[in-house]
Amino acid sequence: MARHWADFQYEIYLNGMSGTVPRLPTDLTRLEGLAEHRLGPGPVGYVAGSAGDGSTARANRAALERRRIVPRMLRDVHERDLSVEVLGRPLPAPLALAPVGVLSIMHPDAEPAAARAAAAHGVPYVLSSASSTPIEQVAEAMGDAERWFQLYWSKDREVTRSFLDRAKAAGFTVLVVTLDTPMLAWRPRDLDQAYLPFLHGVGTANYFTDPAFLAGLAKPPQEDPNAAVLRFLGLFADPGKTWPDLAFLREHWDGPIVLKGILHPDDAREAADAGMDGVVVSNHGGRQVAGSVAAADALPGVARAVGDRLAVLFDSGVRTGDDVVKALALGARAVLLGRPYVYGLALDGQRGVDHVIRCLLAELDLTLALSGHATPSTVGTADLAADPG
Ligand SMILES: Cc1cc2nc3c(=O)[nH]c(=O)nc-3n(C[C@H](O)[C@H](O)[C@H](O)COP(=O)(O)O)c2cc1C
Ligand SMILES: CC(C)CC(=O)C(=O)O
Repeated sequence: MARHWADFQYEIYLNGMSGTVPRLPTDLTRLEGLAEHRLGPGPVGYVAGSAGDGSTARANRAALERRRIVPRMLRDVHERDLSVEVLGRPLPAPLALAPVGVLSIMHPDAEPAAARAAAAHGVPYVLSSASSTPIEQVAEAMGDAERWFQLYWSKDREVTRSFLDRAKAAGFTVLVVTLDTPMLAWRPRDLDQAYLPFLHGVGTANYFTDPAFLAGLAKPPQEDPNAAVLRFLGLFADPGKTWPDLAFLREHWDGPIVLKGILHPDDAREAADAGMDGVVVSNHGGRQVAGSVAAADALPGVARAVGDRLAVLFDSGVRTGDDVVKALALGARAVLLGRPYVYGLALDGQRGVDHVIRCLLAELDLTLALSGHATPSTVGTADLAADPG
C-alpha cells in the first residue's frame, strides 16, 4: 500500500499503545495558548499580535470558518497524491512555510530549525530577509531542498542588490517580495509593552552581516548597536516604491518572482503585466491594515483575475487541513502556513515544526479523501456550500 500523509494518524495511535503520546496537541489551534504559557508576553505577543484591535486577524479566521465543504461520496480515494506543481516546481503538497522573521525570539535554534523540518518533508521554506540568522547559514541547514527567499524591499538600492546577490549565491531560486509592509502598522499589543524585536538585536542578522549595509555605518554594529538598529529601521522597507520599480527586481533576479500581500484583483493584474510569476493573497496575518478585507474573501477575485496567468498562493488564517481545502476551492494553488509552525518551533524546536507539518498534511490528506478527492487538482468552487456572506 502506498504511504499517505494520513498514516501519521495510525502512527500516533500505535505509539500510544506503547505509552508514547504526541508531545504537542494535534489540534494546531491549541498551540498559541501553550506557547503563551511557555514564553514571556513580549515575544509571544509579537507573534500573536496584529494591527489595531485585531479585527483583521479575526476576520481571516471567520472567512475560512464560514465557508463549508460539501463532501462527495463513492469517489475512489484509495490511492492519493497530494503533490502539486507551483512555479514549475513539483511540491509534495500544496504547502510552504511562510516567511517569518525574528524566529530567535521563539527558540534559540530559530530559522535553521524551521528550515530543516520543512526540508525533511520537501516542503518549501520561505526565508525572511528579517531573519535572526544570516541567509548563508540558513541555506546550509537546508541541504538540497528548494530555497525561496523573501525580500523586504529596502530603501537602499545597494542593500537590495546585495541581498539578491547573496540569496542567489546561497542557492535561492524563488523570490517572494513582500509589498504590504512598507512600514510597521499600529500594533497595540507591542506598543503597550514597548516590545520590538529589532531593538533587542533580533531580525537584523542579514543586515548586520551585509557589506552594503555595513558600508553605511560609521562604526560596526558591535561598537554602536543603536546606530545600526536605527539604520535598519530607516531602510528595511520603502514606502516610496511604485509598480514601475518592479523592473529593477526583474532585472536582478533570474528565477520566479512572487508578490506577497496582494488583495485587489487590479493589483494582481498589475503584477502579471509587470512580468511577475505569482502572487500571495495575504493581509500579513492581519498585522498590517486593521479593518482590511479578510484574505479568504479576497482570494476568489484575485484567482478569477489572474489564475490563468500567475501562480496564486494564499496565506493569513490557515490553521487546519480543511482551511487548506477551502483555500484550494477558492482558487489558491497552494498555501503558506504562518503562526502555527512558529508556535511549534517555540514549544519544541525543529521537532515542533515537524509535528505541525505532519499534523497539517495528515489532516489535509484525510479531509480531501473524506470529501471525495484523491488529488488537490480536483478541488473547485463546487466543493463549497453557498457562502452565507
Ligand atoms: C511574527 C511574525 C513575523 C513575520 N515576519 C514576516 C516577514 O519577515 N516577512 C513576511 O513577508 N511576512 C512576515 N510575516 C507574515 C507571514 O509571512 C504570513 O503572511 C502571516 O503569518 C500569515 O498569517 P497567519 O500566520 O495568521 O496565518 C510575519 C508574521 C508573523 C506572525
Ligand atoms: C516588519 C518585519 C520585519 C517583520 C514582520 O513582517 C512582522 O512583524 O509582521
